[in-house]
Amino acid sequence: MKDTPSLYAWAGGQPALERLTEVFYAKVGKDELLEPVFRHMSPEHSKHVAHFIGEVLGGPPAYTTGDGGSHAGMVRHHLGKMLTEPQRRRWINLLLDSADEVGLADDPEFRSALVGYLEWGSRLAVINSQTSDNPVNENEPMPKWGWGEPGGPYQP
Ligand code: HEM
Repeated sequence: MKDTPSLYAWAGGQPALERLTEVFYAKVGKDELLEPVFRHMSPEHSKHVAHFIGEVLGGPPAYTTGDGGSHAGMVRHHLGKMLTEPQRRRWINLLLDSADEVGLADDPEFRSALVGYLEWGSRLAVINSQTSDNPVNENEPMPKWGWGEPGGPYQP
């Protein structure tokens, strides 16, 4: 495909991702497995996560520049939280329910890339939550995620 859009652009940019995390954290707040985990999150949490995901998906550096965050900084938020696989799976389920609810792009290519990233990131979050030593160096760049094997969005 000529001029392949980033996953970020295909998703609808920052407004679409912020809407996604807004709806997602509303569900988290009512979920018996996840509510205790996120009870003390900051009012900015939802927006920061949207910024982080947007940056990973090829958007502007809203997390690293705008929020003063970093890859190591994001990982730090998970250290010592002792997250479990059932919590991770619920997190994924609620995020994908939210993606459908807000009408996020649902073509096979986009969803395959999105799920690939979320599986990768959420499994790392669980692993990192079992330790208090940050495995990510302060200077390490943000992860980047692309279209993978399909190479671009659905073309009818
Ligand atoms: C792709 C997967 C994930 C991404 C991109 C991600 C991203 C983030 C980011 C950016 C923050 C910091 C927010 C801020 O600056 O305010 C954060 C914090 C946090 N995340 Fe994740 N996360 C992921 C997976 C998970 C999973 C699977 C869980 C739990 C099941 C989880 C639990 C938490 C908790 C408990 C915090 C700290 C909340 C607080 O401040 O009290 N994360 N995450």
